[in-house]
Amino acid sequence: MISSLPIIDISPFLNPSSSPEARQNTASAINSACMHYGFFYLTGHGIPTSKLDQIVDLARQFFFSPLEEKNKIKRHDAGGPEGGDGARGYQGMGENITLGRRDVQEAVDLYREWDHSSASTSSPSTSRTHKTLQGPNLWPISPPELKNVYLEYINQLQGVGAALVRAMGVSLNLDVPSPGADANTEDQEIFVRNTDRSFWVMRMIGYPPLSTPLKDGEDPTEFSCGEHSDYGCVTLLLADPTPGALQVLAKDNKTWISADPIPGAFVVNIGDMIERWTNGLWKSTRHRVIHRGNNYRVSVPFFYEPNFDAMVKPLGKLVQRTGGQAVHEGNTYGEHLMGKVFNNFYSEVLGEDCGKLVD
Ligand SMILES: O=C(O)CCC(=O)C(=O)O
Ligand SMILES: [Fe+2]
Repeated sequence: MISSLPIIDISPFLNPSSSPEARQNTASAINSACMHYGFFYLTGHGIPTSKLDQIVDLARQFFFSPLEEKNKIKRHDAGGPEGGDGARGYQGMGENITLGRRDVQEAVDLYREWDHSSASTSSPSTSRTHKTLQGPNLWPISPPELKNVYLEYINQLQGVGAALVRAMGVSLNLDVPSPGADANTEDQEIFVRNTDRSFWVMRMIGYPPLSTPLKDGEDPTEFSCGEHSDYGCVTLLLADPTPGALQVLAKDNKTWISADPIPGAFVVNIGDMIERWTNGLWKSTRHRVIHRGNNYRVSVPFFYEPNFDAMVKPLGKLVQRTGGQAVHEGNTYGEHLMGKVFNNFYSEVLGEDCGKLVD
């Protein structure tokens, strides 16, 4: 199936000598994609395809290593003697739950390292127990080059994320920035300032093919990743070439569009924080993964998120533009994220949806 998602070239927002027209074209394309799909392909990001292939390859090598090796970096509950923080590390096959069902996937989650210098939230770095999200990243030991290659990639992605949210500010027709603006100033740079210490998440996911046969005309009952929207700002998804796996819900709320990979391009989608900032003008689109091929699929989404302490509330201009009623009173991204983490802990008990800390 040919995907109908738009393709957007972000290079005018990465190249300082680009023309205002080129920037405006990109900004308009983003507005249209976010209004109609909430998803698009991103090109012109400057990260070589060979690097992208290497990222997927290294993740695959990790997932193909013995379980004993993978369990060396197993995610453990926060506050426990194993030294886990409830969020970072390896999540075994079937441990991730979305909409009360076990997803057929295994994964590794890496987050921005916790800033222990801030007095209110510090936990001594020498301590063996950690509060939620405050432990160190648990990096795969093998393949040995994975960590450094990923660290460089994460750096590059933060630049792409910043360019993308800058383009979004322009695309929403916010005010031109003026000197003296701060984190709460609602101008074109508001998303840039509130992601300049992005509490990003890098997730490597491995999907064996689903085994239950799909009956004609019936809804699927087994998922590689159940239906959800992403809870943060923008997601830059890199995936191996497997077709038909990632499906995006169209605005009619019933048609599923295949978001098949295009070599060298990211599949980008907006998350719940952008939906809130725009007061629902741009919706975070629901999506799911159903992988029925014969191969082991690998994807590596990078979630470019707001700063942990960023206040995320509907922008005044957008409230006006969408009928005058704010959809949310606002809270910090950290509060929102912690809600997701705790939801994940208790999801099996409560039977609630949660995903990988997704809703
Ligand atoms: O693997 C994919 O294609 C998408 C995964 C996803 O949607 C997620 O982890 O939030
Ligand atoms: Fe997602």
